[in-house]
Amino acid sequence: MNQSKEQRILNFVLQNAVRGDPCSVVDTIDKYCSQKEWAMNVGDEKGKILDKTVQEANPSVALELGTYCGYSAVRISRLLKAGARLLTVEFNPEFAAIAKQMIEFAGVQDKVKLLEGPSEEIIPQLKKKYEVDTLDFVFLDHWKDRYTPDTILLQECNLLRKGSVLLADNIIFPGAPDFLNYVRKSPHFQCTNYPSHLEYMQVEDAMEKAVFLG
Ligand SMILES: Cc1ccc(Cc2cc(O)c(O)c(C(=O)NC/C=C/[C@H]3O[C@@H](n4cnc5c(N)ncnc54)[C@H](O)[C@@H]3O)c2)cc1
Ligand SMILES: [Mg+2]
Repeated sequence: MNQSKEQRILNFVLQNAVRGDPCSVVDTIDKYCSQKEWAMNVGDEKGKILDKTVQEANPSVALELGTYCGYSAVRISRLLKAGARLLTVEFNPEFAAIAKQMIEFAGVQDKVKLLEGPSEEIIPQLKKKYEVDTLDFVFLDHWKDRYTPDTILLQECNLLRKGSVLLADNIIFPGAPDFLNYVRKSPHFQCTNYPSHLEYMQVEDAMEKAVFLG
């Protein structure tokens, strides 16, 4: 049975990146996906916006929705302070298996917990089952029509506190118009837009930061 693209990306990392070095894993995925096969990792240009936002938030507890191959899980966790953790949610078992190996190869497995299942089921379990009080940072990069319902769900589950930072990928392409509407119209969020480009392409894209005001 021939390999999936995601398996080819992982193999390229296992053969070309430096074990235990998250930066080399991130750079190696970017190399493969810009030169060989495009894939929906946040990429290096938007990745730098992600880095700055994570560093600014300096989260103790971070959540990622849509792990895919683990590129942004490795990218985020390499910036976390000692004792801080990233919970990343992925419902496709094949992608979850790839991401798990990617995270372990990068040596960030002690900071990252991969939760297999749909975000709509996992989010309501975060407090009781995963001992989360509130989330300091949330990266939204899963199906774009889930951004709004999951943002509402996070609020309903009291997982956001004054100052919690949400960062959403793909505001322009593929686009998340209802999410943009929701957070920009809501009195509970302070929004900032970061123009950028689609990963590995010259197509316009953007990220939106939405800080919860309580
Ligand atoms: C054809 C085509 C390709 C790429 C683009 C451009 C483009 C560029 C981008 O940066 C993109 O992020 C995307 C994009 O569609 N991302 C969706 C990413 C989903 C991942 O998250 C997983 N997942 C999806 N919903 C859930 C959920 N509820 N609970 C748990 N995991 C979920 C999936 O299992 C995948 O692992 C697309 C446009 C068109
Ligand atoms: Mg994306």
